[in-house]
Formats: sequence, C-alpha cells, structure tokens
Amino acid sequence: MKKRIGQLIALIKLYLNFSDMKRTFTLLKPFLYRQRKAYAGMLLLLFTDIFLTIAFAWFFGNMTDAAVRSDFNELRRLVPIGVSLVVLSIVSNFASILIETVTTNGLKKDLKNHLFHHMLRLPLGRVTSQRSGEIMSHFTNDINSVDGVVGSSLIDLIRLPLIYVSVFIYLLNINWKLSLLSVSIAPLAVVAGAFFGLLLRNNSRMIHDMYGKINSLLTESLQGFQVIRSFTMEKLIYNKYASQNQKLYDLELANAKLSGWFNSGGQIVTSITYLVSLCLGAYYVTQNIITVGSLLTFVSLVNHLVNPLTGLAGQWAGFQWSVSALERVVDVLESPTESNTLSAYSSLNDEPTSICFSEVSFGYDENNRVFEEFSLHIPSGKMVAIVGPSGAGKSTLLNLLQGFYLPQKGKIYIGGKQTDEFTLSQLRSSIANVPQETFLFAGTIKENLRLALPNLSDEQIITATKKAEIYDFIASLPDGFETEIGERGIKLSGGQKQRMAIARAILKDAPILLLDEATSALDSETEYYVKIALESLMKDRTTIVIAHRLSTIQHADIIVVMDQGKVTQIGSHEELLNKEGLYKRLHDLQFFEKKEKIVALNA
Ligand SMILES: Nc1ncnc2c1ncn2[C@@H]1O[C@H](COP(=O)(O)OP(=O)(O)OP(=O)(O)O)[C@@H](O)[C@H]1O
Repeated sequence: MKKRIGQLIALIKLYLNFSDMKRTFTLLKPFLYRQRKAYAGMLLLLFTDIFLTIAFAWFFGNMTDAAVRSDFNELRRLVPIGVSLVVLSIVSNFASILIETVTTNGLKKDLKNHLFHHMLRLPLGRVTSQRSGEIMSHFTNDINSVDGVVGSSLIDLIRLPLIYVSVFIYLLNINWKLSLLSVSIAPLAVVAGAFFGLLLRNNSRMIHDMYGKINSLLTESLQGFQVIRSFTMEKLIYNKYASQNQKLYDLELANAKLSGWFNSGGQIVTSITYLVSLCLGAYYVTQNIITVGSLLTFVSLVNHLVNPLTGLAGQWAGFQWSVSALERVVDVLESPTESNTLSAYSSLNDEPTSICFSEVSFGYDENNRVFEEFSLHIPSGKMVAIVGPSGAGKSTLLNLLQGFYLPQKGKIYIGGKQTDEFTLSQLRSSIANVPQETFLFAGTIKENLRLALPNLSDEQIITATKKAEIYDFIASLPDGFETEIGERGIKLSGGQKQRMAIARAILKDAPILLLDEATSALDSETEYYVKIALESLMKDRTTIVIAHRLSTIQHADIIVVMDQGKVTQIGSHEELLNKEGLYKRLHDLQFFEKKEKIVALNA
C-alpha cells in the first residue's frame, strides 16, 4: 500500500514537472514556425468553424420558429442562407483536411530529416552505445506520434476554449438561467480529464519504450539470423518476442481501458447536460419563456459547451502521448554532435605525411583506459606494422587517428599539425582504411566501389579491381559490376568482401593508408597477389598495418609491438628477432606452428 502511494506521488510529481513539455516545445518551435502560413490558414478556418457552429444553430432555430408561425416569406429568406452555410462548411472541411496534412506531415518530414542529419553527426560512441532498433523506433514510432502536439491538436488548444466562450455568450442571450445550469457541470469534466491524463502519460511512456525494445529485438534477430539458426535459438527468440509483444498488448489494453473510461465519462457529462437543458428548456417553452426555435437552438448548441471541456481533456491525453514519445527524440537531439555540418569528401593534399601520437590517454569509458600516455612517431611515407596480443589496443589506435573517438588526454599530429586543426571531412578524406570487418551496402558492386571517391571513371574502377585481384570474379558474373550484392554484401564471400574493401582503398588514393588485418580472409595465393598490389599502393604513403601473422609484415620499415596499450618493443624485423621479448616469442610460436603443419602435411 505504502509502495503504491509512493508510486502515485512519484507519478504526480512527474506529471506536474513541465520540463519535458518545455523541452519538447523548444524542439518543435522552429518546425512549427516553418509551417506558419499553414497555421495562419488554420486560424482563419477556426473562426469560420466557430461562425458555422453558431450560424447553423441560429438557422435551425429560425427555421423552426418560421415553420411554427407558417411564415413562408421567412422560410424563403432562410433557405439560401442555409445553402450558403452548407457550401461554406464543405469548403472549410476540405481546406481543413488539406492544411492538417500540410502541418502534420510536413512537420514530421522536417523533423525526421533533422533527426537523421543530427544522427549522422553524432560521435561514433554515442551511436554504437544505443541499440539500432531503438534508434529506428525514433523514426518509425516516436516521430509519428507527434500528432497530439501539432496541427489541429495545437489549434484545438485555442479553438475549444474559443468555441466554449462564444457559445456560452450566445446561449446567455437565449436564457441565462439555462446557460448557467449547463456550465455548472464543467468542473467535473476538467478534473476527470486531468486525472486520466496523468494515468495515460505514464502508460504512454511505457508503450513507447516497449516499441523501442521490440524494434531492437526484431532488428537484431534479422541481423543475427545466421547465429539464431546455428545455435537453434528460434524457440528462445520467439518466446522473448512473444513475451514483449504480450507486454505491449497489456499496456495498450490498459490505455484503451483508460481512454474508454475517459470517453464514457465525457458521454455521461454530455448526456446529463443535454437532458437537463432539454427538460428545463421544454418547461420554459410551456411557460412561454422561450420559443420552440430557441429551445432547439439551445439544445443543438449545448453540446458545444461540454464538448470543448471533454475535448480539451482528450487533447490533454493525446498531448501526453506525444510528449512521452518526443522526449525520447529530444534525448538524441540534445546529444552533442562532433561537427556542425555533414562530412563530405574534401581533399587535403596527396603528399605523404607523418603521424604522431603524443602522450595520448584514452578509454572507451573514462575509468577503463586502453592507453595511458601513449606516444608513437610514424615518419612520413613509411610503413609501420603494429603487432600484439588481442585487446592490446591496435584497432583503437586507428579509431583515434580517424577521429572516431577523441583522446581524453594528449594530442595526435598529422604532418606536424594537430588533428583538430583539420575538419573531420579533411581528416577522414586523407585516410584510406581497410577495416577488420568489411561492410558493404546493399546495391551493386559498382555503387559500393564508387563510395571511395566522387566522380570515379569506369577505367579507374576496373584498374583498382584488377589490382585488388577481384576483377576476374566480377567479370565472371552475369551482371558484372552491376551485380546486386545483397544487404551487407551477403552474396559475397569473406575474401571477396575483403578484396572489395582493398579496391575501395586503392580508389580512395589517400596519403595515409590503414590496413587492419586487411588480408586475413584471403587464401595464400590471392594474398600473395593482393600483397603485391598493396605494396605498390604503400609507396609514397604513410601506412599503418595491423597483422597477427608476422610473416605478412616482415618488410615493414618499423614494427611496433604493443601490449596492454603500451609500446613494449620497436624496431625492424631483424632487430626485434635478435632481442628477447614478445615479438620473438610470437614469431617463434608462429614459425613452429607453421613447421608442424608442414610436417603433418608431409606425413
Ligand atoms: N567500442 C568499444 N567500446 C568499449 N570498449 C571497446 C570498444 N572497442 C574496443 N574496446 C575495448 O578496448 C580494448 C582494445 O580493443 P582493440 O579493438 O583496440 O584491440 P586490438 O588490439 O585491436 O584487438 P584485436 O587484435 O583482437 O582486434 C579491448 O579491451 C576492448 O574490449
């Protein structure tokens, strides 16, 4: 019981905390402003709507009175007015639908573009720390839930009170006692609305979170489909999905019940008001206090007294639904980006350039450092190989150099200039990277190769693929360079993907070349030829090579041995072999392993 009261108090505090709403509207302000013309149109239609509401009630009452009096002249005068009102109503409805689409869908489109623009500029760590399904649900579910705070919902915040006041004033003129009695029920509707809004907001928040979770599960299931198959996880993953779906269903059901109660409450208030006005009004007619027409005008307008109140409360509920979705989007949009503009290729210079890490300290999380005061100088145009055990920080070094992460301490220099003197576009355009895992986009082979540089000619592409030893394979395909390779390049083998990545690096033609296990997926023969191509590519470039197989880096100008984020040895292959240390141990291990394999094959 105590716990429940505590929960309720926490909920009320949350509800009365308007900072989320403030954040949401700060986010929406420029997008609403962009639709200002449409909103001006909506305001115009709003006054037309109020005019039509009262005019129809007036028309209805006057027609009735004229009929009761058998006044044909009056009827003849009224009919064209009625027709005009109907025409105006049709035009205004059509315009409302059109303007509603412009404001709501236009805003959603702009907001989605803005979110994607922002997401593309977020630091890598921020994006990779969130599950991709969660991010997807911002675009699919969260932004699409914006309807409660924009378009007609926003205008309703003005429209409903205005209708309320206008109708009330008009009804006062008919009979003030009847009018006052009709509005006496108003506070009940307001209190009920506020209470249901409170419950709905909390539920809405949980529903949006659940959408995010389910989206994540679905995305991961598709991405890891092969793993699911090989570990026979189908039943497990299905049960997880079904259970999350059940939770979503329960939450949505609870929401529906709340909305149901809320609507029924509104209906009760409306019906009571209607019945009371009708009974009392009928009595006034019998006493000749008001005419039959006035009574009809009154009862047809009295709904507009209660509806704005229940409508406002309903608006409030929709508002809560939207705010709870948009605050998830605001969380992303408030994350600082690494640049103000979207990066695009920006050539710096083709000259080989030196690289220097000076007392760099870095950890993916502050308390868990990968590097502590790490320093390394790589002379311009040289090939440096980095070896060391798994987890030593080799790939992290390449991540830092490309500005994917920023060091917590220390500096990185390229050609004597600190990296933050370059724009991120310049920095990344001057580096060609062949990562450990090749990512290819769904599309054709040519489209994937064209990513390397803008305006590549077909000849350049053919030459690069020949150097990367992938041309013959591409030429053997029925569609050649136009072959679709599937999502993530699923239709290519690991070695083929790796050669595509090498071809891309050749095409990029950047002064710095990073090769992270770039030939690990190739068979010995292909590796031999690809290495020849890479060696010619390395000429006049500063190259960092990460390799586990020491046989592939024996000709490196400098070999750096890393262990636990520190340089433990540095020198040429021969120098390091003549010293006791990690390099010699790794070399001996690999050498004997190879020898054992040859002996086994010969046996
Ligand atoms: N995105 C990340 N977030 C958090 N920690 C990470 C991330 N990437 C790597 N690490 C951690 O940083 C350390 C260094 O990883 P890194 O990938 O640089 O090692 P490596 O020497 O390249 O290893 P390998 O030879 O296995 O590729 C490891 O302890 C790893 O767990």
